[in-house]
Amino acid sequence: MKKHVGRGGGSSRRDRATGSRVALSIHELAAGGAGVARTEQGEVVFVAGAAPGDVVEVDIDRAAHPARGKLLKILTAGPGRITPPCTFVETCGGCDWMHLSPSTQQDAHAELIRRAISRATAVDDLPPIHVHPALQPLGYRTRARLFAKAGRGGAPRAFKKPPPPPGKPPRVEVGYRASSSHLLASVDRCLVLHPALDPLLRELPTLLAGATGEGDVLIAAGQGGRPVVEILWSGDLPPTTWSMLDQRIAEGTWAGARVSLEGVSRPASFGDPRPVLQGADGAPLLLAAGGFGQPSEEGASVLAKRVADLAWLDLPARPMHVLELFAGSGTLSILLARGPSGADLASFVAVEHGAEAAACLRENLSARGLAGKVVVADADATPVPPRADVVILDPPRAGASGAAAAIAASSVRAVVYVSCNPATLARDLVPLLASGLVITHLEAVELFPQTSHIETIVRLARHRPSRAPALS
Ligand SMILES: C[S@@+](CC[C@H](N)C(=O)[O-])C[C@H]1O[C@@H](n2cnc3c(N)ncnc32)[C@H](O)[C@@H]1O
Repeated sequence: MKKHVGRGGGSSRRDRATGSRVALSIHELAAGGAGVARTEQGEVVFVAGAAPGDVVEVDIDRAAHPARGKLLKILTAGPGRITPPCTFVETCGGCDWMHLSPSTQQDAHAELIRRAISRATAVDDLPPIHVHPALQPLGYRTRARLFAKAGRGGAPRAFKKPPPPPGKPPRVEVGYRASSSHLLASVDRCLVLHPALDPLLRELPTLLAGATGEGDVLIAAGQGGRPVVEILWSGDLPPTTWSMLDQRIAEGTWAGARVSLEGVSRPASFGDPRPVLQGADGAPLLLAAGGFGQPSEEGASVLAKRVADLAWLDLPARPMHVLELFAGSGTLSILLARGPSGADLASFVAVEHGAEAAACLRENLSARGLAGKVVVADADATPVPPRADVVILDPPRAGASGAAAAIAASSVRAVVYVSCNPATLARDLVPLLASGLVITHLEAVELFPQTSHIETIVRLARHRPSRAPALS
């Protein structure tokens, strides 16, 4: 449906200028999170902040492709719309689906995955997608990337503060990158941050007061659940920042910190700056400082357990050779290297290009007495050994077209592909399916609740699937 909103129901003045105010019905959600509507003329309009079933008044920007509708008013709320619990939701770019109920988020995630895969592969009888819900939809983030900026400028209007009185060090605003921009949306509370990390939003402006420039600040849970802070700064930091870092570590309130200044080759390290989660096996899992980590401890655990369950389906009678690509610090490896219960592995090889992550992975395996070879190499250019039985891969958002080609050319019995980007996953599935592998299981883990992001697990095999193990 479409209805012009404006005097007399006709085109408003904006129609003839930069945009047009219209009422549109939202019929689905697109990858990237926006609601999708169609005008009477059939023009597709993306509306950020919309929910399926909403009727919204928008201001259309036709310079963008597809056209973008700025949400002005919700005329009728769709059935899955809820009131977001966070007051920063409209300016902060972090939680683009906080206005959707958990079940609406899950349904939309499953639909985005199904659509991406069936479009790319032309397979229309995909297995049903089981979505593992988040047990903690708020307070789940055990790591986050913040943005900090000194002095004036950059903050969206609502967050601009008056200039500091003369003699006071310039304030540093801390928050997230604002939605659809690189501006700073300063926040002093974040409902999705783990309670152990949320206080940092109020401490970091003090830590950085007097700095010039801007930078990213990565925060995570470290040893003993205490925060670790990684500052990547372009500009100058005042002496008080360094002394406060020393103090935080000495008094034991933070487990560690690391500061990388632009133009300075070596970072300054305080305490142990490596994040630590509880691994899926219940033991501590050490992560590379500044390296990759899953956003939540609980989600990482669900993911690792499910990946291992799927890797061990339809076991051969002999010990297996297992290859893990894009292994990171070992979130999945600590279960994979263990092998299926009661059965030894013939070999476990994990490939990761980050030296610090690979070092953590070795440490994580050896702390558990697990054998495995960790190779520092390009996983997207790693040949799959002829003897490999199962390949598990978890590439970054760009996907793994090289690895997919190598797997397609191999004779592996099964593949478990973990992806945070349905589009590149779908692209990489094309050669895998063409090589004779079939999708036996399709699952999603709500690793990023309140956002349009989703983690997908696909298992492929060369033979008919056995019954799936019970989902917990
Ligand atoms: C999505 S993360 C997954 C890591 C691990 N599975 C986990 O859950 O923590 C992808 C990992 O691949 C690594 N990586 C990215 N490109 C790579 C490449 N070309 N070769 C090897 N590793 C790569 C990154 O450093 C990162 O650790």
